[in-house]
Amino acid sequence: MASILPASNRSLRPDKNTYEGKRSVYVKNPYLDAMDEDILYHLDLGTKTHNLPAMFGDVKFVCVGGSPNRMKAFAQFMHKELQLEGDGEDIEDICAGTDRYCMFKTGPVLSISHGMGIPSISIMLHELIKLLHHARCCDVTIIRIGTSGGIGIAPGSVVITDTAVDSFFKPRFEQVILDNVVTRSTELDKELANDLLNCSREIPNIPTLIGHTMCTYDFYEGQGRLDGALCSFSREKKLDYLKRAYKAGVRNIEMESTVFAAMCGLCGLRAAVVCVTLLDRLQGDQINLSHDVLVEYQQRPQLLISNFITKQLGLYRQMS
Ligand SMILES: O=P(O)(O)O[C@H]1O[C@H](CO)[C@@H](O)[C@H]1O
Ligand SMILES: O=c1cc[nH]c(=O)[nH]1
Repeated sequence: MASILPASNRSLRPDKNTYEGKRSVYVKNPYLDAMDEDILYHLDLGTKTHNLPAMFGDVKFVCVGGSPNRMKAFAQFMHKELQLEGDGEDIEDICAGTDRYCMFKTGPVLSISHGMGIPSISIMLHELIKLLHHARCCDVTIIRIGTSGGIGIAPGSVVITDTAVDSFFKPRFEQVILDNVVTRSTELDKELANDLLNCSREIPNIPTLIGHTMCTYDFYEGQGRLDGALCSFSREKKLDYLKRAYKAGVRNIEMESTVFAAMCGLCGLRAAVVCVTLLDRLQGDQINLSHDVLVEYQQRPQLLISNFITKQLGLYRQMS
């Protein structure tokens, strides 16, 4: 259960760099401890220039998504949902010193943009995980709230990922390290996925389901689209591939979930991926939704997650 105690109220066990009875954020790098200073270059933050425990020690939920504007809107929405002081309209971008990513904090909720694709989210996650570690955060839940292409489900459906799979429908992320390929697991927290599904039942008119999410390195050829600048396969081959994906349990396609699941899993973060589908890829490739419908669809994962977060914090308050 999430705790919203101030960081100063917790007891640190210096020997293990962890908190008694708490799940801390791990880094798995023997070189980090020996560094005098850690500069989180793409976030424009650092251990010498910023008091990270004071700034971030109370963070319990991290929500990430591709677009800076969407993540700012989510932060403003959370500000209202958490009934924090002020209207939240002038919320500050903590990473304003760089235009790589943006980051907003509303109470215990951090909202961060990650750009598009595995390399972009991976850089952000390295620095975010170090940030949470340096800030001595514990019991952190991280949720990617994004958009995706659906397979065999109605556009506007929200898919909660049970397992992220690669283009071969395998639950793995292959990281090239030096000249080796290291395979990492992409399992996500099943209990969290089920909690989110239960939460979704309280939100009317948003079809929500659990399924596998396929993560690709590209939006066009990599997702079997016929409308890119390049296309070297037939309509029949595309449909055969997408139908095989459906049979393997895949219900949506996006571009970050495998590395997200792998890195968060290795570093002790409870993680979930919740994406709305913008189209059914068995019916077409072009996203031709009106602006208003697109905005409404993009808000669907945000609604679900804000409901989940407020409930988690509310429950904690009742118990304390
Ligand atoms: O909606 P976001 O979070 O940006 O994610 C999806 O949208 C982008 C492609 O349009 C990819 O990054 C994909 O994963
Ligand atoms: O089809 C889609 C839609 C959004 N994002 C993707 O990666 N694919």
